[in-house]
Amino acid sequence: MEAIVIHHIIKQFGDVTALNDVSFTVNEGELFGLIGPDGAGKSTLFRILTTLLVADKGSASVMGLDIVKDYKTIRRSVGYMPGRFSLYPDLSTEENLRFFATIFNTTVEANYDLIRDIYVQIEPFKKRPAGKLSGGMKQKLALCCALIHKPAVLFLDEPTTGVDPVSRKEFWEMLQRLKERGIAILVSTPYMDEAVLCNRVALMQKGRLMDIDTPQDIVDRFQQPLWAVSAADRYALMEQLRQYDDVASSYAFGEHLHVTLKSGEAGEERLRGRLSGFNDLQLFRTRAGIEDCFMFLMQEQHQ
Ligand SMILES: Nc1ncnc2c1ncn2[C@@H]1O[C@H](COP(=O)(O)OP(=O)(O)OP(=O)(O)O)[C@@H](O)[C@H]1O
Repeated sequence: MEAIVIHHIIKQFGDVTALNDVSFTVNEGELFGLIGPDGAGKSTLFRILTTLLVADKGSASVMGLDIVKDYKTIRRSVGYMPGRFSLYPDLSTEENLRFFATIFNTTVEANYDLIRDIYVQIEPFKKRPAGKLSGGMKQKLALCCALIHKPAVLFLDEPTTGVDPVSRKEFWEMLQRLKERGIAILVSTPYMDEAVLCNRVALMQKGRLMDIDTPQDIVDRFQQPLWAVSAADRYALMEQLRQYDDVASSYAFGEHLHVTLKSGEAGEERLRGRLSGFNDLQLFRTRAGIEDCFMFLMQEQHQ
């Protein structure tokens, strides 16, 4: 059975279309990533799927339950970690966990098995108020709280935003282990490097899904030749590229700019000629990653 089925969901806020005809499915035991920048519509979709907000059009189900008709059962059987800090800052680590267990009519002891790996990392701070934990610790505690009633589906809205790189890595390792236990996970992130850790991803921009597939298949579909270009005067380089009409896309990527050309491979020599005024120019072919696919699709949609 599919864990989540989303069918043509539309949601408007006044003039803003937060979700524009969104459809996809998440399988049981799948780690599915919703990748997109701020304002893409990720949180709105989470709120609809966790029954906190009603869509204008379309339908969806979670574990076969309808998000409108069966909202009470869904609330009992899913785990949700909202984007912002969702814990009670004045309650200790331990008290937060007991509180969440109680509202789901269970006990920490009954389901400790599921959270053990994660909780042992924050247990030394069990007496500390949640508001005084580090960012990474808060996220681990929030994940424990979202898991304490053994949900079949987990909704994690930007769980690693603002968290240090080591904690981010640990957090994703935890998600991999939860997935292996059969829990379906829908997780949103603005970080492209996290996309590759998902079984499948949906690339989202301004309420629309631009692509859905495995990260590898998305990258493999990127057929355009891609160049990495850099020079000390990055601003002047960007300006030159912006004014060159053969440039199909150009965007900052680490210390380089990544560039595709309308004329493709044949345009490389003309591009070199065009940029010959930069005496420290570096220009070489490079391989696309998922971020390139996302940027390319974004620019394509924009045009
Ligand atoms: N309650 C609301 N009232 C008005 N506009 C809203 C409301 N909620 C969301 N929006 C708008 O809908 C769009 C999508 O917002 P949403 O929060 O779902 O995006 P997001 O991808 O989660 O980004 P972020 O990480 O910034 O929350 C944005 O333009 C946002 O301003």
